[in-house]
Amino acid sequence: MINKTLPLLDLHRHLDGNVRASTILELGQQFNLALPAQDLEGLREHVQVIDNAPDLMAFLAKLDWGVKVLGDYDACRRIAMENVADAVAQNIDYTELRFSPYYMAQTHNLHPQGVTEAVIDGVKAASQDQDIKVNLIGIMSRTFGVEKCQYELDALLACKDSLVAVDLAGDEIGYPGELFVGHFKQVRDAYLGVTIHAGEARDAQSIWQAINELGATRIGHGVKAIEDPKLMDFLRDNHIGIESCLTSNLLTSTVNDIQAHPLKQFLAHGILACINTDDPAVQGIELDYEYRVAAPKAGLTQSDMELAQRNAIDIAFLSDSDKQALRAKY
Ligand SMILES: O=c1[nH]cnc2c1ncn2[C@@H]1O[C@H](CO)[C@@H](O)[C@H]1O
Ligand SMILES: [Zn+2]
Repeated sequence: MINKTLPLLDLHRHLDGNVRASTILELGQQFNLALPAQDLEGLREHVQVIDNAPDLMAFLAKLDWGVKVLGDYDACRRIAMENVADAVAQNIDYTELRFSPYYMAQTHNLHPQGVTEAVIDGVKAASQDQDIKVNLIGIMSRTFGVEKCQYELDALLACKDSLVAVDLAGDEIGYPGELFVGHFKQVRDAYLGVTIHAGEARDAQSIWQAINELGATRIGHGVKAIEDPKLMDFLRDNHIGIESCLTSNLLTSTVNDIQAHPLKQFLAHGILACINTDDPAVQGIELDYEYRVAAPKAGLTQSDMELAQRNAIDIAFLSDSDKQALRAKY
């Protein structure tokens, strides 16, 4: 269970993996798009992973309708605002929403910088006067290749003052981290944080690569770290955070069984691991479900979950004073 006397954080939450089905329907109508279904019940199987997907790419295909309906910048702003409202409804104190502007821009030939500006504006508008703090992480979608990622990065860097970090997501097998060394040099030169999706579809070596060559101080998923004892020690000793997403890892078949998820071992080893959602709408879950159902199934005790809640503050892309303010909130 969530300990309500501790701050609640979600550090790994894709804004473009959390578009409400009702919004997909409404935007589909607004832009006259041929959606695969005209009602919520029919749409569900097209926008939500119902049974475990055979692999990561099959899972990721379910995010597509959420961005195909983004017909203009206002639509991007709208889903950003709704994401903040969803996080507020979960009583989240601090979240880092991540998004891929090229992925969002692609279908309707929007400009990734315009998309980025719309997301920034939407998040600002929706979080004003709310008891939540939100920061943004820009994603390069590796699935589209190195050149498109540079185009995407240019848009993100143009708005760097409104971002806390850059991430690499999408097809980890087809586009390994080795292809993005130059991109992340630019990210670090811009004084932005680095978190990388690694050790999800590929092995522990991909996590070493993300740290040593891309400069990651946090790893998204990092499930395969469990296969490399030296890496386990390195993550602990160097305070590299692991953003775990339990249900996501089950639905992508990264783990075959939630009981076999390594999060409990990460925590026991002293690694700064935490509990996050990933793509709430696509997975049909929310953060409370991860604490109430998924984490206990993965063998976490109440004190493990509280440790995960505290770890999230430690690894957040926040200044020390902001972290102190968050801790002092309760
Ligand atoms: O679990 C995941 N693993 C890898 N990539 C992901 C995951 N969830 C979403 N994306 C990717 O993130 C971008 C949208 O924010 C898209 O590239 C999507 O494929
Ligand atoms: Zn993710």
